[in-house]
Amino acid sequence: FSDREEAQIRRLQEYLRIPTAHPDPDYSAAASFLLSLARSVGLRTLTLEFAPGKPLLLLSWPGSDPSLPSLLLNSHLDSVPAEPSKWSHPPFSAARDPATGRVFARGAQDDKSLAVQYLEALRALRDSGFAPLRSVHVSLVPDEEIGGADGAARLAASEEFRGLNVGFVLDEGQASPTDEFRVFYADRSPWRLIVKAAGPPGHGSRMFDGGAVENLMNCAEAVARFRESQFDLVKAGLMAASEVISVNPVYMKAGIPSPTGFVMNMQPSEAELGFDLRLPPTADPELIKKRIDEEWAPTIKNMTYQLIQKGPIRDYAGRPLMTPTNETNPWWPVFEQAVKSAGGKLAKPEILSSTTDARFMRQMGIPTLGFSPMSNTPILLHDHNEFIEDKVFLKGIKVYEQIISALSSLPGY
Ligand SMILES: CSCC[C@H](NC=O)C(=O)O
Ligand SMILES: [Zn+2]
Ligand SMILES: [Zn+2]
Repeated sequence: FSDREEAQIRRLQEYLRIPTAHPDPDYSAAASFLLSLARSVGLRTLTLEFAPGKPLLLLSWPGSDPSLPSLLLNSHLDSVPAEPSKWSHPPFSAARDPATGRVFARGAQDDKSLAVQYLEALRALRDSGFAPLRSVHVSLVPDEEIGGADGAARLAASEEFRGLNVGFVLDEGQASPTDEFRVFYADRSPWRLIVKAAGPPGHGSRMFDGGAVENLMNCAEAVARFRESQFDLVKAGLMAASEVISVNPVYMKAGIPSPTGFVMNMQPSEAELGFDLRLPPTADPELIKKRIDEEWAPTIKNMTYQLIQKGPIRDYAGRPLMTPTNETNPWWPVFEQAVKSAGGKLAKPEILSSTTDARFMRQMGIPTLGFSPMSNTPILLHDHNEFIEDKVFLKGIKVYEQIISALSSLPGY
């Protein structure tokens, strides 16, 4: 690698070493690192704080025609936790394996590499004398991993955001194990379902109907049948995993605690089960609600439930949150061509299985694509031993140089 490339890798490592994992991400260290990087690139900087202790950075390179809708590149500052004892290298060491070039860190793929790639691509463009027609903005936001309520949700609803006049957003995607880059035109909407069952308590030896745990187990079985019906569509190759409704049990709570564990000879009067539920953008929420009422948590069986929808499922005009990947979206062909010009191949656009901040931008009616330029890379977000290879990271910078120069040069329409 050249000296310039080695310096870019060092800057990535430096950012990855900042402990940004929940529940206590060091936002102030992340923000000061990125602000100084942005200043070294010559970008205008603005720090917003919609919630105390949660900075949100807006970095800008004004275009020659700032009246045209702008390009926004988004990346989140936070990371999910890691279990250090299960990693080959400490998760905030950003150790680079000399044999493979892999840089190991929590956040290496999700999504701290993006922030550095955006800024290095902008640096390269500035150094080359490029001048954008449209303004280019970078947003670096807190709290994506915990739902974005104090981050991207607040940003999208803000006066400052309106002032940016954003026409198109790029946000995080996912690594690709093949040589094609992946691109995402929608996320699934995340819901939480908490089912509570109540029933008569009794001696552990008694046989009776309608106990809380029994009712809750019936709920678990009903959900499992629905889950199987969805998973079968995936296994049969009829649908992608992200195109069906997923529902997975994530916690169970029942029993009467005792100093040694649980009381074993009492049947409890309450029991609770939590599910992670994800709906593709075209799913009908009413059908799921009906299913919960009638099959999963019927009132007549002493069950109650809470369904918590985390974020929007329709845009301001009531349309599903999907970004067109055809000629009706003038940014799409330019994006597609730019990836090609950088020597990259693009897989067929997909729905993302999980959920990102992109939904808040799509809610505003702004076309938004999920894209993390990592090909030939195993998908390790939220996994142990998350890594990005040095040459994959560097290639991503080149890809963004093409994308940013092409999109920011898109003439008015
Ligand atoms: C409930 S919104 C949380 C968003 C989160 N994003 C990344 O993993 C997710 O669970 O998909
Ligand atoms: Zn992410
Ligand atoms: Zn994540």
